[in-house]
Amino acid sequence: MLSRTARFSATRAFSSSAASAYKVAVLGAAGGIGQPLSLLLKENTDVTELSLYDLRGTPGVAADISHVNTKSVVKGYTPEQGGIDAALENADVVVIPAGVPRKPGMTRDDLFNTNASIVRDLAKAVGKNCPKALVAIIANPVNSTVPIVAEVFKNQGVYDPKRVFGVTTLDVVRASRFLAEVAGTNPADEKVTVVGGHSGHTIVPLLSQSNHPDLSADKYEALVHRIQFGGDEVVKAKDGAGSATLSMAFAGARFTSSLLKGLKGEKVTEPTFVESPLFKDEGIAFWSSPVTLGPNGVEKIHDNGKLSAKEEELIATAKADLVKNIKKGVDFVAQNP
Ligand SMILES: NC(=O)c1ccc[n+]([C@@H]2O[C@H](COP(=O)([O-])OP(=O)(O)OC[C@H]3O[C@@H](n4cnc5c(N)ncnc54)[C@H](O)[C@@H]3O)[C@@H](O)[C@H]2O)c1
Ligand SMILES: O=C(O)C[C@H](O)C(=O)O
Repeated sequence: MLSRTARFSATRAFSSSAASAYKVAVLGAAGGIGQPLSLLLKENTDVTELSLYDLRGTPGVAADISHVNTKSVVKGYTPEQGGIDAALENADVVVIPAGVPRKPGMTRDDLFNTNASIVRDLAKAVGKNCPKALVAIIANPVNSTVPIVAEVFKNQGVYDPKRVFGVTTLDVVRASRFLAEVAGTNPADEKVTVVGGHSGHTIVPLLSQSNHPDLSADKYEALVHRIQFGGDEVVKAKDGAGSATLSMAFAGARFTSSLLKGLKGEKVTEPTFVESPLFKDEGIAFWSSPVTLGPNGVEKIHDNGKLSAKEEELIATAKADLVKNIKKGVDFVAQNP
Protein backbone atom coordinates (compact mmCIF):
# COMPACT_ATOMS: atom_id res chain seq x y z
CA MET A 1 0.00 0.00 0.00
CA LEU A 2 1.27 3.50 -0.84
CA SER A 3 2.21 5.82 2.00
CA ARG A 4 0.30 9.11 2.26
CA THR A 5 3.33 11.04 0.98
CA ALA A 6 3.82 8.71 -1.98
CA ARG A 7 0.12 8.92 -2.84
CA PHE A 8 0.26 12.72 -2.65
CA SER A 9 3.26 13.01 -4.97
CA ALA A 10 1.74 10.51 -7.43
CA THR A 11 -1.44 12.60 -7.60
CA ARG A 12 0.49 15.82 -7.98
CA ALA A 13 2.65 14.44 -10.80
CA PHE A 14 -0.48 13.22 -12.57
CA SER A 15 -2.48 16.42 -12.24
CA SER A 16 0.35 18.69 -13.35
CA SER A 17 0.90 16.76 -16.56
CA ALA A 18 -1.73 17.76 -19.13
CA ALA A 19 -0.08 20.95 -20.37
CA SER A 20 -0.89 20.27 -24.03
CA ALA A 21 -3.39 18.19 -25.94
CA TYR A 22 -2.07 16.38 -28.97
CA LYS A 23 -3.18 13.28 -30.83
CA VAL A 24 -0.29 11.11 -31.99
CA ALA A 25 -0.92 8.26 -34.44
CA VAL A 26 1.58 5.40 -34.82
CA LEU A 27 1.26 3.44 -38.08
CA GLY A 28 2.83 -0.01 -37.68
CA ALA A 29 2.17 0.12 -33.94
CA ALA A 30 2.11 -3.65 -33.35
CA GLY A 31 5.63 -4.17 -34.74
CA GLY A 32 9.04 -4.45 -33.14
CA ILE A 33 9.48 -0.68 -33.03
CA GLY A 34 5.81 0.21 -32.86
CA GLN A 35 5.10 -1.47 -29.52
CA PRO A 36 7.91 -0.01 -27.39
CA LEU A 37 7.57 3.34 -29.18
CA SER A 38 3.88 3.44 -28.29
CA LEU A 39 4.69 2.56 -24.69
CA LEU A 40 7.23 5.38 -24.47
CA LEU A 41 4.73 7.79 -26.03
CA LYS A 42 2.21 6.80 -23.33
CA GLU A 43 4.60 8.42 -20.86
CA ASN A 44 4.68 11.69 -22.81
CA THR A 45 2.44 14.19 -21.04
CA ASP A 46 1.98 16.25 -24.22
CA VAL A 47 0.06 13.33 -25.76
CA THR A 48 -3.62 13.15 -24.87
CA GLU A 49 -4.67 10.60 -27.49
CA LEU A 50 -2.51 7.76 -28.75
CA SER A 51 -3.88 6.13 -31.88
CA LEU A 52 -2.31 2.77 -32.71
CA TYR A 53 -2.79 1.41 -36.23
CA ASP A 54 -1.44 -1.80 -37.77
CA LEU A 55 -2.70 -4.56 -40.04
CA ARG A 56 -3.35 -6.68 -36.96
CA GLY A 57 -2.64 -6.82 -33.24
CA THR A 58 -3.26 -3.20 -32.29
CA PRO A 59 -6.44 -3.75 -30.23
CA GLY A 60 -4.36 -5.96 -27.91
CA VAL A 61 -1.39 -3.58 -27.82
CA ALA A 62 -3.73 -0.65 -27.13
CA ALA A 63 -5.58 -2.50 -24.35
CA ASP A 64 -2.25 -3.40 -22.74
CA ILE A 65 -0.69 0.08 -22.94
CA SER A 66 -3.96 1.75 -21.89
CA HIS A 67 -3.51 0.37 -18.36
CA VAL A 68 -0.43 2.55 -17.81
CA ASN A 69 -1.62 5.26 -15.46
CA THR A 70 -0.88 8.36 -17.47
CA LYS A 71 -3.61 10.62 -18.73
CA SER A 72 -3.70 9.87 -22.47
CA VAL A 73 -6.40 7.72 -24.04
CA VAL A 74 -5.13 4.83 -26.18
CA LYS A 75 -7.12 3.37 -29.08
CA GLY A 76 -6.21 0.46 -31.35
CA TYR A 77 -7.22 0.26 -35.01
CA THR A 78 -6.84 -2.29 -37.81
CA PRO A 79 -8.30 -2.22 -41.33
CA GLU A 80 -11.21 -4.29 -39.96
CA GLN A 81 -11.55 -2.61 -36.57
CA GLY A 82 -12.08 1.13 -36.90
CA GLY A 83 -9.95 1.53 -40.03
CA ILE A 84 -7.12 3.89 -40.87
CA ASP A 85 -9.32 6.93 -41.52
CA ALA A 86 -10.54 6.96 -37.93
CA ALA A 87 -7.03 6.24 -36.66
CA LEU A 88 -5.72 9.34 -38.41
CA GLU A 89 -8.64 11.74 -37.93
CA ASN A 90 -7.39 14.98 -36.29
CA ALA A 91 -3.90 13.58 -35.67
CA ASP A 92 -1.32 16.27 -34.89
CA VAL A 93 1.68 13.97 -35.35
CA VAL A 94 1.90 10.74 -37.34
CA VAL A 95 4.85 8.40 -36.79
CA ILE A 96 5.42 5.66 -39.39
CA PRO A 97 7.48 2.60 -38.41
CA ALA A 98 5.38 0.32 -40.70
CA GLY A 99 7.44 -1.83 -43.05
CA VAL A 100 9.74 -4.83 -43.14
CA PRO A 101 13.14 -4.77 -41.40
CA ARG A 102 16.49 -6.07 -42.71
CA LYS A 103 17.95 -9.53 -42.33
CA PRO A 104 21.73 -10.18 -42.31
CA GLY A 105 23.31 -9.53 -45.71
CA MET A 106 20.67 -6.99 -46.78
CA THR A 107 21.09 -3.26 -47.28
CA ARG A 108 18.33 -0.84 -46.40
CA ASP A 109 17.84 -0.30 -50.11
CA ASP A 110 16.93 -4.01 -50.42
CA LEU A 111 13.78 -3.14 -48.43
CA PHE A 112 12.65 -0.66 -51.07
CA ASN A 113 10.50 -3.06 -53.12
CA THR A 114 8.34 -3.97 -50.13
CA ASN A 115 8.35 -0.78 -48.10
CA ALA A 116 7.89 1.76 -50.91
CA SER A 117 4.30 0.73 -51.56
CA ILE A 118 3.50 0.37 -47.83
CA VAL A 119 4.72 3.92 -47.17
CA ARG A 120 3.06 5.30 -50.31
CA ASP A 121 -0.33 3.89 -49.29
CA LEU A 122 -0.04 5.08 -45.69
CA ALA A 123 1.00 8.54 -46.94
CA LYS A 124 -2.15 8.67 -49.09
CA ALA A 125 -4.24 8.00 -45.99
CA VAL A 126 -2.38 10.69 -44.03
CA GLY A 127 -2.80 13.23 -46.86
CA LYS A 128 -6.52 12.46 -46.98
CA ASN A 129 -7.26 12.47 -43.25
CA CYS A 130 -4.79 14.79 -41.52
CA PRO A 131 -2.88 16.82 -44.14
CA LYS A 132 -1.72 19.31 -41.50
CA ALA A 133 -0.10 16.67 -39.28
CA LEU A 134 3.66 16.51 -38.76
CA VAL A 135 4.80 13.20 -40.28
CA ALA A 136 7.85 11.37 -38.93
CA ILE A 137 9.03 8.53 -41.16
CA ILE A 138 11.00 5.68 -39.60
CA ALA A 139 10.38 3.02 -42.28
CA ASN A 140 13.46 2.23 -44.34
CA PRO A 141 15.06 3.12 -46.63
CA VAL A 142 14.47 6.56 -45.11
CA ASN A 143 16.51 8.22 -47.89
CA SER A 144 13.79 7.07 -50.32
CA THR A 145 10.64 6.77 -48.17
CA VAL A 146 10.74 10.47 -47.24
CA PRO A 147 10.74 11.56 -50.92
CA ILE A 148 7.93 9.03 -51.50
CA VAL A 149 5.76 10.71 -48.86
CA ALA A 150 6.57 14.13 -50.30
CA GLU A 151 5.60 13.03 -53.83
CA VAL A 152 2.32 11.48 -52.64
CA PHE A 153 1.42 14.70 -50.81
CA LYS A 154 2.32 16.74 -53.92
CA ASN A 155 -0.04 14.57 -55.98
CA GLN A 156 -2.76 15.21 -53.41
CA GLY A 157 -2.03 18.96 -53.39
CA VAL A 158 -1.26 18.93 -49.64
CA TYR A 159 2.55 18.91 -49.53
CA ASP A 160 4.12 21.21 -46.96
CA PRO A 161 7.89 20.63 -46.76
CA LYS A 162 7.86 21.94 -43.20
CA ARG A 163 5.83 18.93 -42.06
CA VAL A 164 7.64 15.87 -43.44
CA PHE A 165 10.57 14.42 -41.48
CA GLY A 166 12.86 11.42 -41.89
CA VAL A 167 13.86 10.16 -38.43
CA THR A 168 17.66 10.04 -38.17
CA THR A 169 17.72 10.36 -34.38
CA LEU A 170 19.08 6.84 -33.89
CA ASP A 171 22.28 7.90 -35.68
CA VAL A 172 22.60 10.84 -33.28
CA VAL A 173 21.94 8.58 -30.28
CA ARG A 174 24.50 6.03 -31.46
CA ALA A 175 27.10 8.70 -32.20
CA SER A 176 26.80 10.05 -28.67
CA ARG A 177 26.96 6.60 -27.09
CA PHE A 178 29.85 5.31 -29.22
CA LEU A 179 31.90 8.50 -28.81
CA ALA A 180 31.44 8.28 -25.03
CA GLU A 181 32.70 4.68 -25.12
CA VAL A 182 35.85 5.77 -26.98
CA ALA A 183 36.43 8.84 -24.81
CA GLY A 184 35.52 7.14 -21.52
CA THR A 185 32.90 9.81 -20.74
CA ASN A 186 29.19 10.06 -19.95
CA PRO A 187 27.08 9.93 -23.16
CA ALA A 188 24.84 12.61 -21.63
CA ASP A 189 27.76 15.02 -22.08
CA GLU A 190 28.54 14.02 -25.67
CA LYS A 191 26.51 15.77 -28.36
CA VAL A 192 27.33 14.78 -31.92
CA THR A 193 25.71 16.37 -34.96
CA VAL A 194 25.05 13.79 -37.67
CA VAL A 195 24.17 15.03 -41.16
CA GLY A 196 23.34 13.53 -44.58
CA GLY A 197 20.91 10.62 -44.74
CA HIS A 198 20.18 7.35 -42.96
CA SER A 199 22.16 4.48 -44.49
CA GLY A 200 25.84 3.52 -44.49
CA HIS A 201 27.99 6.17 -46.13
CA THR A 202 25.18 8.72 -46.20
CA ILE A 203 25.41 8.94 -42.38
CA VAL A 204 28.02 11.62 -41.65
CA PRO A 205 28.97 12.32 -38.01
CA LEU A 206 30.59 15.71 -37.52
CA LEU A 207 33.09 14.73 -34.84
CA SER A 208 35.17 17.85 -35.45
CA GLN A 209 32.27 19.78 -33.85
CA SER A 210 32.09 17.42 -30.84
CA ASN A 211 33.97 17.62 -27.52
CA HIS A 212 36.63 15.32 -29.03
CA PRO A 213 37.83 16.80 -32.33
CA ASP A 214 41.34 15.39 -31.93
CA LEU A 215 40.89 11.63 -31.82
CA SER A 216 43.78 9.63 -33.27
CA ALA A 217 43.34 8.67 -36.94
CA ASP A 218 42.72 5.01 -36.00
CA LYS A 219 40.10 5.85 -33.39
CA TYR A 220 38.44 8.38 -35.71
CA GLU A 221 38.16 5.95 -38.65
CA ALA A 222 36.81 3.17 -36.44
CA LEU A 223 34.30 5.48 -34.77
CA VAL A 224 32.98 6.91 -38.04
CA HIS A 225 32.60 3.37 -39.40
CA ARG A 226 30.75 2.23 -36.27
CA ILE A 227 28.33 5.17 -36.43
CA GLN A 228 27.70 4.65 -40.16
CA PHE A 229 27.19 0.89 -39.82
CA GLY A 230 25.77 0.67 -36.27
CA GLY A 231 22.52 -0.74 -37.67
CA ASP A 232 24.44 -3.73 -39.08
CA GLU A 233 25.70 -4.63 -35.58
CA VAL A 234 22.13 -5.11 -34.42
CA VAL A 235 20.98 -6.90 -37.59
CA LYS A 236 23.89 -9.34 -37.20
CA ALA A 237 23.31 -9.91 -33.48
CA LYS A 238 19.56 -10.50 -34.01
CA ASP A 239 20.55 -13.12 -36.60
CA GLY A 240 17.50 -12.99 -38.86
CA ALA A 241 15.01 -11.73 -36.27
CA GLY A 242 15.08 -8.14 -37.51
CA SER A 243 16.92 -4.90 -36.84
CA ALA A 244 17.07 -2.27 -34.10
CA THR A 245 13.71 -1.93 -32.39
CA LEU A 246 14.29 -0.90 -28.77
CA SER A 247 16.96 1.74 -29.39
CA MET A 248 14.85 2.94 -32.33
CA ALA A 249 11.80 3.21 -30.10
CA PHE A 250 13.90 5.32 -27.70
CA ALA A 251 15.10 7.52 -30.57
CA GLY A 252 11.63 7.74 -32.15
CA ALA A 253 10.06 8.75 -28.84
CA ARG A 254 12.73 11.40 -28.40
CA PHE A 255 12.13 12.83 -31.87
CA THR A 256 8.34 12.77 -31.43
CA SER A 257 8.78 14.57 -28.13
CA SER A 258 10.82 17.25 -29.93
CA LEU A 259 8.09 17.65 -32.57
CA LEU A 260 5.49 18.08 -29.82
CA LYS A 261 7.67 20.60 -27.98
CA GLY A 262 7.94 22.53 -31.26
CA LEU A 263 4.14 22.46 -31.65
CA LYS A 264 3.85 23.94 -28.15
CA GLY A 265 6.14 26.79 -29.13
CA GLU A 266 9.34 25.59 -27.47
CA LYS A 267 12.46 25.85 -29.62
CA VAL A 268 14.15 22.49 -30.12
CA THR A 269 16.91 21.79 -32.62
CA GLU A 270 17.48 18.22 -33.85
CA PRO A 271 19.11 16.73 -36.94
CA THR A 272 16.36 15.34 -39.22
CA PHE A 273 16.06 14.45 -42.92
CA VAL A 274 13.89 17.13 -44.54
CA GLU A 275 13.50 18.96 -47.81
CA SER A 276 16.49 21.23 -47.57
CA PRO A 277 18.03 24.07 -49.58
CA LEU A 278 21.60 23.06 -48.64
CA PHE A 279 22.44 20.98 -51.74
CA LYS A 280 19.31 21.51 -53.80
CA ASP A 281 21.29 23.00 -56.68
CA GLU A 282 23.18 19.68 -56.88
CA GLY A 283 19.94 17.73 -57.27
CA ILE A 284 19.78 16.69 -53.61
CA ALA A 285 16.39 17.90 -52.43
CA PHE A 286 16.55 16.22 -49.00
CA TRP A 287 19.31 16.41 -46.43
CA SER A 288 19.61 15.93 -42.71
CA SER A 289 21.16 18.79 -40.75
CA PRO A 290 20.18 20.45 -37.48
CA VAL A 291 16.61 21.73 -37.81
CA THR A 292 14.86 24.04 -35.36
CA LEU A 293 11.31 22.85 -34.80
CA GLY A 294 8.35 25.11 -34.11
CA PRO A 295 4.55 25.32 -34.20
CA ASN A 296 4.47 24.61 -37.96
CA GLY A 297 7.15 21.93 -38.00
CA VAL A 298 10.41 23.08 -39.59
CA GLU A 299 11.21 26.56 -38.41
CA LYS A 300 14.83 26.89 -39.50
CA ILE A 301 17.21 24.60 -41.35
CA HIS A 302 20.77 25.13 -40.18
CA ASP A 303 23.78 24.46 -42.37
CA ASN A 304 26.37 21.79 -41.62
CA GLY A 305 28.65 24.22 -39.79
CA LYS A 306 32.43 24.25 -39.97
CA LEU A 307 33.76 20.99 -41.44
CA SER A 308 37.14 19.26 -41.38
CA ALA A 309 38.71 18.20 -44.69
CA LYS A 310 37.80 14.60 -43.86
CA GLU A 311 34.16 15.56 -43.26
CA GLU A 312 34.06 17.36 -46.61
CA GLU A 313 35.13 14.05 -48.18
CA LEU A 314 32.51 12.07 -46.23
CA ILE A 315 29.82 14.51 -47.33
CA ALA A 316 30.87 14.21 -50.98
CA THR A 317 30.51 10.41 -50.73
CA ALA A 318 27.15 10.76 -48.96
CA LYS A 319 25.84 13.08 -51.65
CA ALA A 320 26.69 10.61 -54.43
CA ASP A 321 24.54 7.90 -52.76
CA LEU A 322 21.76 10.22 -51.74
CA VAL A 323 21.13 11.54 -55.24
CA LYS A 324 20.30 7.98 -56.32
CA ASN A 325 18.24 7.12 -53.21
CA ILE A 326 16.11 10.26 -53.50
CA LYS A 327 15.55 9.81 -57.25
CA LYS A 328 14.48 6.21 -56.66
CA GLY A 329 11.71 7.37 -54.31
CA VAL A 330 10.56 10.16 -56.62
CA ASP A 331 10.54 7.85 -59.67
CA PHE A 332 8.61 5.18 -57.76
CA VAL A 333 5.68 7.50 -57.13
CA ALA A 334 5.80 8.85 -60.69
CA GLN A 335 5.55 5.28 -62.02
CA ASN A 336 3.23 3.89 -59.30
CA PRO A 337 1.09 6.83 -58.18
N1 LIG B 1 14.88 5.19 -39.22
C1 LIG B 1 15.57 4.36 -38.48
O1 LIG B 1 16.56 4.75 -37.85
C2 LIG B 1 15.14 2.93 -38.33
C3 LIG B 1 15.65 2.16 -37.28
C4 LIG B 1 15.22 0.85 -37.14
C5 LIG B 1 14.30 0.31 -38.05
N2 LIG B 1 13.83 1.08 -39.07
C6 LIG B 1 12.85 0.56 -40.02
O2 LIG B 1 11.56 0.53 -39.41
C7 LIG B 1 10.73 -0.42 -40.08
C8 LIG B 1 10.00 -1.29 -39.06
O3 LIG B 1 10.90 -2.08 -38.34
P1 LIG B 1 10.35 -3.12 -37.23
O4 LIG B 1 11.54 -3.78 -36.67
O5 LIG B 1 9.38 -2.46 -36.35
O6 LIG B 1 9.57 -4.17 -38.17
P2 LIG B 1 8.41 -5.17 -37.74
O7 LIG B 1 8.24 -6.14 -38.86
O8 LIG B 1 8.65 -5.71 -36.39
O9 LIG B 1 7.12 -4.24 -37.63
C9 LIG B 1 6.59 -3.60 -38.75
C10 LIG B 1 5.10 -3.48 -38.55
O10 LIG B 1 4.57 -2.80 -39.69
C11 LIG B 1 3.30 -3.35 -39.94
N3 LIG B 1 2.84 -3.05 -41.28
C12 LIG B 1 3.25 -3.56 -42.47
N4 LIG B 1 2.52 -3.04 -43.45
C13 LIG B 1 1.63 -2.20 -42.89
C14 LIG B 1 0.61 -1.38 -43.40
N5 LIG B 1 0.32 -1.31 -44.70
N6 LIG B 1 -0.13 -0.65 -42.53
C15 LIG B 1 0.15 -0.69 -41.20
N7 LIG B 1 1.11 -1.46 -40.66
C16 LIG B 1 1.83 -2.20 -41.51
C17 LIG B 1 3.50 -4.85 -39.69
O11 LIG B 1 2.25 -5.52 -39.51
C18 LIG B 1 4.37 -4.84 -38.47
O12 LIG B 1 3.62 -4.91 -37.27
C19 LIG B 1 11.67 -1.20 -40.99
O13 LIG B 1 11.54 -0.72 -42.31
C20 LIG B 1 13.05 -0.87 -40.46
O14 LIG B 1 14.06 -0.99 -41.42
C21 LIG B 1 14.25 2.36 -39.21
O1 LIG C 1 19.82 -1.13 -39.75
C1 LIG C 1 18.63 -1.16 -40.05
O2 LIG C 1 18.22 -1.74 -41.05
C2 LIG C 1 17.64 -0.50 -39.16
C3 LIG C 1 17.93 0.94 -38.88
O3 LIG C 1 18.00 1.70 -40.03
C4 LIG C 1 19.14 1.14 -38.01
O4 LIG C 1 19.92 2.05 -38.28
O5 LIG C 1 19.28 0.42 -37.00
